[in-house]
Amino acid sequence: MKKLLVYLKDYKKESILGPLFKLLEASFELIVPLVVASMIDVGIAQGDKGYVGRMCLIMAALGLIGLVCSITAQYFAAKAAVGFATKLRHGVFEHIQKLSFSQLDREGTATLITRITSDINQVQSGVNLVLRLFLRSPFIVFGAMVMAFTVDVKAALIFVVVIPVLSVIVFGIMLVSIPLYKRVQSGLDRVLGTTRENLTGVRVIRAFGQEPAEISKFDGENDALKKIQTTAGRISALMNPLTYVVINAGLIALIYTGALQVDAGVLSKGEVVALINYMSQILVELVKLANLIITMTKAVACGNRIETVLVMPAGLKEYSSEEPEEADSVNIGSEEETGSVVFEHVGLRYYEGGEEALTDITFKARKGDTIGIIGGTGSGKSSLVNLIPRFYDVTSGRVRVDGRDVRSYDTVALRDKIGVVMQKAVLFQGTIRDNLKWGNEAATDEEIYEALRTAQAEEIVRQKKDGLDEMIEQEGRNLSGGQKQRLSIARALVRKPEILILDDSASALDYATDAALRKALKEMSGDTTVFIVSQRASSLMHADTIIVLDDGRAVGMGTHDELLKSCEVYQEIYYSQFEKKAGQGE
Ligand SMILES: Nc1ncnc2c1ncn2[C@@H]1O[C@H](COP(=O)(O)OP(=O)(O)OP(=O)(O)O)[C@@H](O)[C@H]1O
Repeated sequence: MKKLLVYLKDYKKESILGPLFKLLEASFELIVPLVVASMIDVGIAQGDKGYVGRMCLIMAALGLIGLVCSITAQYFAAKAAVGFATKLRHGVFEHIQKLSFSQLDREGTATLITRITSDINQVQSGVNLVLRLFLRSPFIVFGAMVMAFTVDVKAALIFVVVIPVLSVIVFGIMLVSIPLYKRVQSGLDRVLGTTRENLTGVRVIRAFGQEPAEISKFDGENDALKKIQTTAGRISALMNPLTYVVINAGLIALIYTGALQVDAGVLSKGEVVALINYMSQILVELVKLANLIITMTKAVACGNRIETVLVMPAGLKEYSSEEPEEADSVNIGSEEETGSVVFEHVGLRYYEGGEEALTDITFKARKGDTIGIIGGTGSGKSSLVNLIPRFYDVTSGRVRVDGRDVRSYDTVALRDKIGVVMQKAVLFQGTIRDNLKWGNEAATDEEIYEALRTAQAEEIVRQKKDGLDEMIEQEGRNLSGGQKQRLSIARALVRKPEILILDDSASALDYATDAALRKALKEMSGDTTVFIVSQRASSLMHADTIIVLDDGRAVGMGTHDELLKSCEVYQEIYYSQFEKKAGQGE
């Protein structure tokens, strides 16, 4: 929790004033039973209406001051809790931005969303309640007992018996229910996770008619949550009857002893009423204290889960500008050549001890080369290109860009050189211009249109009423798959990158548009080193070098003609598609 508490340090004043005002409120509350006692013993006993009236006014004044203190305390506690949660949310979000792709894969999107939303909300409630109650409740329990002793020692001895018995019941129930509440929290997480997955994939679920299966899966998790919540609720519900039995037994003993004391002339009737009031105050505060501890336990559990994200070392391992490890160098002529990419015996494993996704990949791409990467699904095509902008770190060998190991670059500087178009085109809410300027903040409309023309996307923008100012909805919902792909290609081109990576990014385009795109890229690419990942041989047959991947290994490397002669896997891919096309009459 230490890592979290630093976010409270800007709210020191509120964190001190909140509990102090609650303490003040509690002090006034402790005086009220004495005023009631005096009203009974003096005002009512002597039939002095004026005195009763004055006491009523004093009680009203005490109530009013208590209310003002309470509202002030709530204000400070809420300000501290909300401010703390806002800063924490910002801190966690900022930290998540720095995590590497491996860390993001390991944690999972749904988990991270839960950390930043419901977990932080839970911690916020915990902070709010702690600031309001952690001084007040023990103060009232202790203060009421002391006040009872000042009224009458003999009667107050009943408090000495009742309070421990009450405490055992309240805290015993709390001890049993805390693990149950933790299970409620995990159940809630599971329901949230399923809901999120379901909503994200709602189209696929409906397309495959999986609604009944999804509903029954959800019902299963929802029922499990209900069961555990009911058990926790039943145990918590024992709190009231048990505590009231004890408190009523205490009250009977108090009234009995009080009556004897009144008879003996040691106590007044008003003092007995004061003792009864103190007993009730103690009960109420003990129950509040138990709730506070339950909320705190939940908040600490959630806080620890948030902390696991915050303690993850930010981003990729830092290397100095010296290169991390030696690998056999591949001679590409001038090592400093801009836009050159070299893979030297590269191996990649996503998880320690897991299967290798890439094994011993060695090749060189000179500035301006077009490299095609082809292979079956899961053969490692995306894995290979993801190593160039250092989305993942190699597990063996090394990747060089412009003659330097990618691990020795500042990642921002490295990624500035590269334009990436991912397999799944992702656009963000905002205008088309906003989205395209991600590639280059300073790009002029002319440069944007030039990129759009090359990406075969100009017509998409021209058709829109507002042109570049047309709004794209969240996740690009108002665009087709092919339109999103072309706009994301344009976004990468606006950057005028030294290296352009197109990871299966023409898959949603028709053949004619794909061909036009390749032609435009060829005309543009003079200095740009282009990597085209595709399952279509036609998309990359004109590349300078084609790398054929099979199960993470490069089983062929060369031009289309060379591979057609020598590489069995390439022949298989090419002829299967060629025959298919011929069969379709294309
Ligand atoms: N983030 C990841 N975490 C763990 N394993 C992964 C990850 N990404 C890919 N893999 C695994 O690595 C292997 C290669 O995957 P990769 O996505 O590179 O293949 P691909 O050739 O691009 O496939 P496709 O054409 O289907 O996109 C697969 O076995 C895949 O399961």
